[in-house]
Amino acid sequence: MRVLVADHPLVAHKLTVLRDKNTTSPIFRLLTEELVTLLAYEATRDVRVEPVNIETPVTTTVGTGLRKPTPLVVPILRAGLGMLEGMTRLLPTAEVGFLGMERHEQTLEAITYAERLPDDLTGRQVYVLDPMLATGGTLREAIKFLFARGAADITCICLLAAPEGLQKLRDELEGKNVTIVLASIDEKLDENAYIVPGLGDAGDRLYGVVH
Ligand SMILES: O=P(O)(O)OC[C@H]1O[C@H](OP(=O)(O)OP(=O)(O)O)[C@H](O)[C@@H]1O
Ligand SMILES: O=c1cc[nH]c(=O)[nH]1
Ligand SMILES: [Mg+2]
Repeated sequence: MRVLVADHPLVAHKLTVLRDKNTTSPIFRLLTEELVTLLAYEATRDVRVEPVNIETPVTTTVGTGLRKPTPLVVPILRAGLGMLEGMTRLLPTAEVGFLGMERHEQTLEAITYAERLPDDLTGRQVYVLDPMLATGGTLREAIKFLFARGAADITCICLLAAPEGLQKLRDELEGKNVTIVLASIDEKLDENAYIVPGLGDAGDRLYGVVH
């Protein structure tokens, strides 16, 4: 497993505004998309390509095309949905599959309540979107699910991670072809397993409070 933290002043600046508790939902949604597009630039560095022959108005030349099978983007609902537009802006031909997952408030167990993904992911590059990697339980279950469908090359784009959750994933995914791309590794988890300093509940800040 590899971890990449984007090192760019615009990422740091947009993330700072996102963290601010006074930032409203519409701005939060906009900034989430912008941040994902910046992270997606890093995350797609190893997207599979092949040479293609094209004609320019002047001559013929060999360019670069995306290789089949088409990459699959998987937002983890709810909060990951806020990252989808930002990702498909950069990779418009990608297909999209969905995982609905909820972290139980008390047990912190990741519960999968919805799934709409291709049956066979053999040979597909998969890009998982979830803004928060806290205990790592949600991402671990999502990755397990994708491996079970045959995926072998998974890149997760998150905004924030807690060191505790990252370490858990590192231990479990050693030697696996999994990359985590992040805007920041924060300080720690608090007693409710929220990321500190964090940005609060990403799903609630994007879409409103459910409980
Ligand atoms: O690393 P973990 O400890 O598993 O926590 C992270 C998960 O918690 C949040 O989802 P939440 O359960 O709040 O669902 P939501 O996106 O619908 O708000 C977040 O979007 C991650 O999916
Ligand atoms: O800090 C956190 C932890 C889990 N889920 C969130 O949305 N935020
Ligand atoms: Mg939530």
